[in-house]
Amino acid sequence: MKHIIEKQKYLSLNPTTKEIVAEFQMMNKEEIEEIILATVEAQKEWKKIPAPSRGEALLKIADLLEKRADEWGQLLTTEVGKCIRDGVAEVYRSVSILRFFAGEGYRMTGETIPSKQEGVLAYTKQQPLGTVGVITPWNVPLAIPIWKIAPALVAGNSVVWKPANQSLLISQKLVALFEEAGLPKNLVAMVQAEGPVVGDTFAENENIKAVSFTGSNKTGKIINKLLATRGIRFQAEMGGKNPFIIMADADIEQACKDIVAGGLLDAGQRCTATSRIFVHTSIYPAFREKMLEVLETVKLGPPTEEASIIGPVVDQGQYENIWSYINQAKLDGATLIYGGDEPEEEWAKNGYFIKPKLFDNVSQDMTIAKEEIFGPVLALIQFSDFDECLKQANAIEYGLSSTIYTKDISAAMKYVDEIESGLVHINLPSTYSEPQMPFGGIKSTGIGGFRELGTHAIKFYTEWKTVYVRTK
Ligand SMILES: NC(=O)C1=CN([C@@H]2O[C@H](COP(=O)(O)OP(=O)(O)OC[C@H]3O[C@@H](n4cnc5c(N)ncnc54)[C@H](OP(=O)(O)O)[C@@H]3O)[C@@H](O)[C@H]2O)C=CC1
Ligand SMILES: O=C(O)CCC(=O)C(=O)O
Repeated sequence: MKHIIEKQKYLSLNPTTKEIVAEFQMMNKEEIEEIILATVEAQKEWKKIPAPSRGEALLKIADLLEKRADEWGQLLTTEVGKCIRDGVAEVYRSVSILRFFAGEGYRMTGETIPSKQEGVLAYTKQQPLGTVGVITPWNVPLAIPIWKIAPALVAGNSVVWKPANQSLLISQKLVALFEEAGLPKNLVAMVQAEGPVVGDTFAENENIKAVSFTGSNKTGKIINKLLATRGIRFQAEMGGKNPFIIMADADIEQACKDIVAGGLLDAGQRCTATSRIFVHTSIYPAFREKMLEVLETVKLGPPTEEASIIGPVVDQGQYENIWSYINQAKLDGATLIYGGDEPEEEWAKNGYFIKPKLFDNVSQDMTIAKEEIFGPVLALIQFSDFDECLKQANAIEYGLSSTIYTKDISAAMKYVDEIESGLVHINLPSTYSEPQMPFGGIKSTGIGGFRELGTHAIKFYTEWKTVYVRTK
């Protein structure tokens, strides 16, 4: 007998005001299964369209998004509290991602390999998997779904998409935009349902051929285990605890600015966010002074205002979670040297605002040095020996992003070789990434080993065929 859960309503709230932005009726398992069937049907025609033409459909979506970048930016501000400049930047980033993947339609190549037999043609080709599941978080609610869905589509698949509940309105509008751009109905279908209901359905339903997920480590591991029973492909990006190393010869001012860019934009709610800052003892006093000075310029405020650099965190759950880490850090003996007071202005009364926090005297065994906080919280750790610093930077289960600030090319190259992370930055913020470059982590961040973005992304969504043809 099929498992049916009671229908529930989900209210999407504006994190700045707690006003209701939209109301959604959650789907049950049977409804999700119906959507999967409709999506399977849509793929049958889509896969016949040549890949370059499938890519052209993505260009139309890109054009529509670009034309309405401000409107979309405001939507991101309203539903997930992104500061308007970051919201609009995410729209333009999504446009670039779509254009990159549109071009991939022309690059869905195989190989022609010389046969040893006369009269035999030997070649390989890529084919779509069929229908795939995509599960996305709320923190990058436009760009992450697009960087999963675009390669899936250009490769000839259809998509059942489970967005985070906190960003359902954005997601619903994105699906509508796909249709406006001319994509067939149900080629990308959204399911609005509780995560575990979708996870179970994807795991059981044989029409789902692969699942791409971004979110917490805990949830990713649950889904990985569920999917393992059918042995289907799983692509995962499951968080980070990203180190930022400042060597004795570093440009301190640039490092401080990039700590803000990488650690505090989007209120630190990025898997690539700078979190643990290792500073060489010899420059520690100078760094500390500059960091405090730079933090004074970081304006916390309503995300609708152009001047705001940090807005609210996404919801009550996230707010409480971040505060539990801040309180734990104090209990563990770390010293709060910036952010001890919260905003008292009228705009802050209803929103989930947290002033950025800088902790000093953090040691590796403290919770804030080990667990992903996903908030505007930075931890300072001093080091005097580079090898020891690398050892500490690597002593966590995550391996997504990392950064070093130095002018010493040998130190930088040693760092590239030894740091355990999928994304490595030298004198750039930990969040820096471009669509044509692969994105993803190692260790428990990147179970499965499949990369997103770049030309690697398509590989997750295709099957290879090896073809032998008698030609004479
Ligand atoms: N790596 C990253 O980029 C992200 C990391 N996180 C981390 O996770 C913490 C908690 O955030 P949260 O949003 O709860 O993260 P989750 O990992 O729980 O949620 C991410 C997505 O997975 C869905 N989901 C949840 N449970 C299941 C399941 N059993 N099967 C299938 N899908 C599921 C969620 O849906 P639903 O909305 O229904 O719960 C959402 O769409 C954050 O504080 C942060 O540390 C969060 C987001 C992104
Ligand atoms: O925006 C990025 O590049 C990082 C994506 C991210 O924050 C995430 O996966 O949660």
